[in-house]
Amino acid sequence: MTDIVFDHVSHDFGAERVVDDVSLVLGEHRIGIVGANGSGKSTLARMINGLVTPTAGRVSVGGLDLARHAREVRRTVGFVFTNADNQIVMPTVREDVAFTLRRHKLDRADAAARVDAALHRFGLVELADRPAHRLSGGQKQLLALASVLVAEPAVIVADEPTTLLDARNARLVGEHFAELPQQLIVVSHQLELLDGFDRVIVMEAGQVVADDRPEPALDAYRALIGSPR
Ligand SMILES: Nc1ncnc2c1ncn2[C@@H]1O[C@H](COP(=O)(O)OP(=O)(O)OP(=O)(O)O)[C@@H](O)[C@H]1O
Repeated sequence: MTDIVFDHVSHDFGAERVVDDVSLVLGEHRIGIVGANGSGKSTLARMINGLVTPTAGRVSVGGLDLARHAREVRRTVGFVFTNADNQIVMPTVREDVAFTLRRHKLDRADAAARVDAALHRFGLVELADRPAHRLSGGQKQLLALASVLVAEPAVIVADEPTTLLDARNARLVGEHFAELPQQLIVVSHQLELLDGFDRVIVMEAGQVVADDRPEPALDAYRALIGSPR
């Protein structure tokens, strides 16, 4: 696994401090990040591939400081956006999945086989030639996952990847996550998605308030937001 290091990291949007002096070393295989709306989870996740730059402190991935090596880091970190529209770049579903592989120097047959496997895995085969922008919200979310995972990045950061999925597709994504050999960092309000994870971080007002195995961490989170088990 790759060590992702946050060293006294803060981030301000204007006068608002949304990440407040966070220090973490993320080296486990599967890590969940939970917290109330606005607690800073997405901002923290986005710092892992330089989409957001810290106002103070440093973030590094595999020893590479994001402030100097964002481009190299992005080659190893795949980021799945909450809003899939942010990452759809090609006209059709198949082309969009294939686009991620453009820099991988695969021959055409290998690339096509990888794209077909990703379409199949996320239930997108029938939609392969449809305009990507006209998919439903949940279908776009599946496309966003397929488009990132097809490249098999060493680290996958997924920001609420299942919010729009029906129960069957959410389970499918959960099962796929459980089988992935790569390091996975998932921000989610769907706590069952984090079953079997190695570690869960709970954020509150920009700070890490619990950091533990999933069961105790999620108990602490439920207590924090006043939610029954
Ligand atoms: N681009 C931005 N400009 C200004 N403020 C922002 C921006 N992005 C986020 N914020 C603010 O930063 C705070 C933290 O936002 P963030 O998206 O990190 O929270 P979150 O924990 O992921 O929330 P949610 O669970 O609702 O997705 C919020 O108060 C939000 O309004």
